[in-house]
Amino acid sequence: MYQIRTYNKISDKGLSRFSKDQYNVGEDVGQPDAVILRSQKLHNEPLPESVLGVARAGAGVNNVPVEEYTKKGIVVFNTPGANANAVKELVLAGMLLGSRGILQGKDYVNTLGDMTDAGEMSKLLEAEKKRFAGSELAGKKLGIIGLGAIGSMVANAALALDMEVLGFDPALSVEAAWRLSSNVRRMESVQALLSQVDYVSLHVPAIEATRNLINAETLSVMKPNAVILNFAREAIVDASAVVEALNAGKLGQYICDFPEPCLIGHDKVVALPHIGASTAEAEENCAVMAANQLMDFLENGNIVNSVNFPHTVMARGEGGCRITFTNENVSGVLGNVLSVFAANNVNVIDMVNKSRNDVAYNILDLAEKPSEDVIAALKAVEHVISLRVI
Ligand SMILES: NC(=O)c1ccc[n+]([C@@H]2O[C@H](COP(=O)([O-])OP(=O)(O)OC[C@H]3O[C@@H](n4cnc5c(N)ncnc54)[C@H](O)[C@@H]3O)[C@@H](O)[C@H]2O)c1
Ligand SMILES: O=C(O)[C@H](O)COP(=O)(O)O
Repeated sequence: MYQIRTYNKISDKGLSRFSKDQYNVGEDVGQPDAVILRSQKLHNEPLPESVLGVARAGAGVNNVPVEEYTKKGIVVFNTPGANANAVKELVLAGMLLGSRGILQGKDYVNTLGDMTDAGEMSKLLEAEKKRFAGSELAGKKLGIIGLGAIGSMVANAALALDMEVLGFDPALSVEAAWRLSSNVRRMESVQALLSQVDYVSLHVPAIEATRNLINAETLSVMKPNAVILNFAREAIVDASAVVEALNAGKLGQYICDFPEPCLIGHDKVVALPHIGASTAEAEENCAVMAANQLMDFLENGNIVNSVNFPHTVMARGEGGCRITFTNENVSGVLGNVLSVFAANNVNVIDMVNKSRNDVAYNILDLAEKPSEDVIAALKAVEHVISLRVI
């Protein structure tokens, strides 16, 4: 029986992928083989030694200590693109909130609760509505920083709204480039993009290189009425610098999914409670993808959509036993492991060996299950981090 510990609200559609006769799934599972979570921060959470894999049902993995887990041989997965449409739709809503007096108009209307005469009300509204006039998105310039799953969808949708779209992403993957309209104008720097746009939408991961990407210096090149949309992460924007720019009339609005104390109540800020991926569809997509990836990993050793391990997949063949092992990515380890098999007359039928940065991962199908002594000898090979018999 595999043990899966859950954190956060994971969609039942995903959890029901784990068959009841093979998996025990729940928040209180004691010795988990794997963990499935959303935004739960794991940095200060002691992780049981039994954990082999952690699946983030979502995109951002800044809530998982990936580097530390890599050293322990723990595979971390995410679900690329599974919630991108939900975020794209909320970004579009954010741009509309930034361009029209929707929230201000609604708040004003709600102050008229004491009025009883519909005719009087109508007259008043027609006189007051000029205070809530806005501008159209069509013809405006949108800059997008990070053109991955979400950024590319936002770009294409904005083009369909007749916006002019400028993009910056120095590490754009070939796959993302294929998804992106050729009408997106490629910018060479964040500064060059920021200096031209009416709206900027951030879609980069929270990593060291993107910490405070929006700060006093980058804000200083922006148009005074520009709108910043941050549906990526809190750490990417220096919120106090944003408030200063808003107060000084050097920035138009800040619309984000990450409220901070300094933003609350500011009339040029719309802050939502991290609901970018909170749609039934996105929650299901993420949970199903995360569950499928974990099952394939636990049952077959395959690794798909990991953020720290190489993509490694080998079809199940005739072999009587499958072994997977992780080792430090130094030369000679695989040779030493194969020598153990050779010395013990264990026939290797098929194998795959892949590496990524400091780790290498291997799947080997053997004619039959090796003895406990052979398995112990394999685990003792220098630089082998972990080994599993499936
Ligand atoms: N608000 C929400 O609920 C919500 C939901 C999903 C994702 N997110 C956040 O959005 C981020 C992006 O999600 P995604 O699915 O598009 O991820 P993704 O990996 O598909 O795309 C990220 C893109 O950012 C680019 N990038 C990395 N560093 C960069 C830099 N310094 N400058 C410019 N571009 C850079 C990458 O090359 C990649 O193309 C996630 O990491 C997560 O933090 C938030
Ligand atoms: O990175 C993500 O996928 C989002 O921030 C979604 O977070 P959530 O799963 O907690 O809604």
